[in-house]
Amino acid sequence: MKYEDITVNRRKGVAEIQINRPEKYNAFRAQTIEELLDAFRQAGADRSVGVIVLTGAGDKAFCTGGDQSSHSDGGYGGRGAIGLPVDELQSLIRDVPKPVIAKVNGYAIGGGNVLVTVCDLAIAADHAQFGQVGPKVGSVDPGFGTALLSRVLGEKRAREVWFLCRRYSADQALAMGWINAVVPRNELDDEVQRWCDEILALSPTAIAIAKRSFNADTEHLRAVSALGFEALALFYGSAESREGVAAFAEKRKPQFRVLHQERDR
Ligand SMILES: CC(C)(COP(=O)(O)OP(=O)(O)OC[C@H]1O[C@@H](n2cnc3c(N)ncnc32)[C@H](O)[C@@H]1OP(=O)(O)O)[C@@H](O)C(=O)NCCC(=O)NCCSC(=O)CCC(=O)c1ccccc1C(=O)O
Repeated sequence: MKYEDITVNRRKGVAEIQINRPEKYNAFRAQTIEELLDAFRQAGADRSVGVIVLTGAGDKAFCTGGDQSSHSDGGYGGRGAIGLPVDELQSLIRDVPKPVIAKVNGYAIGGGNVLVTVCDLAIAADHAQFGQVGPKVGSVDPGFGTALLSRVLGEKRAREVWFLCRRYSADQALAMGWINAVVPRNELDDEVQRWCDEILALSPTAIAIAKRSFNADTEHLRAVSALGFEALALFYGSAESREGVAAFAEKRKPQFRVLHQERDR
């Protein structure tokens, strides 16, 4: 597959997959997800690769979730329940039998933060910011993005993240156990390489078994996600969700409550 939205950089034992849409703050459209699926499948199957690094181009954003400019008519125009097989990508990141490190070089917002959540490890530059914005823009991740986040942060914190849609600094995220390390932005590449080198010195089979064992405890969330994305597709068709998409495009506050109340009339 020829890539337009991502790049893959292979160096000794490491496949670094980069979302290359800096003008969109590395938001993903349907094509981006298809390319990421292809790159993760290849890196996952390649025995010469011991660690996969996921990152974004530039220094503004790691990833800001679904590309709002490709979100219209109740979906994203591609495959799957909502026209964006991001649920398949989240599953694949968990399924590849090697550690996936999120190298967080800026905003990790919405579906971008969900990618951080499903990655095995996360290392952030000190200017990175984390958060979920679904309820601000008429969306939600009804699977790993909510339920797995509560395993990572604890129930109260995860509910706070989704119910208030605040942004959190890299230092706050580190204190909450959301990420593994924070470094000055000019040291991010070297720090991630150090973590890769340590992992590459260890037994790949032991690590693969450990990863699958960690996953087992939350494996049922894959079914929750599949069910949830069917519900999300119905939600995307509603006036309330469409209002969120329109308000983001028009740079105004959404009027959710009026539409929500009108639903009962
Ligand atoms: C990322 C922000 C917090 C940055 O804020 P700020 O620094 O003030 O800059 P802005 O002026 O807002 O943005 C700069 C520039 O980038 C464009 N942009 C940013 N994000 C996106 C995006 N996601 N899509 C398209 N374009 C984007 C923005 O329009 C500006 O461009 P200009 O040309 O200069 O106008 C802030 O931008 C922000 O909050 N962005 C919203 C991100 C967003 O809405 N993401 C989708 C969230 S939906 C969600 O969270 C559901 C969860 C999920 O995982 C999911 C599940 C199932 C399907 C899809 C998703 C999904 O993620 O969509």
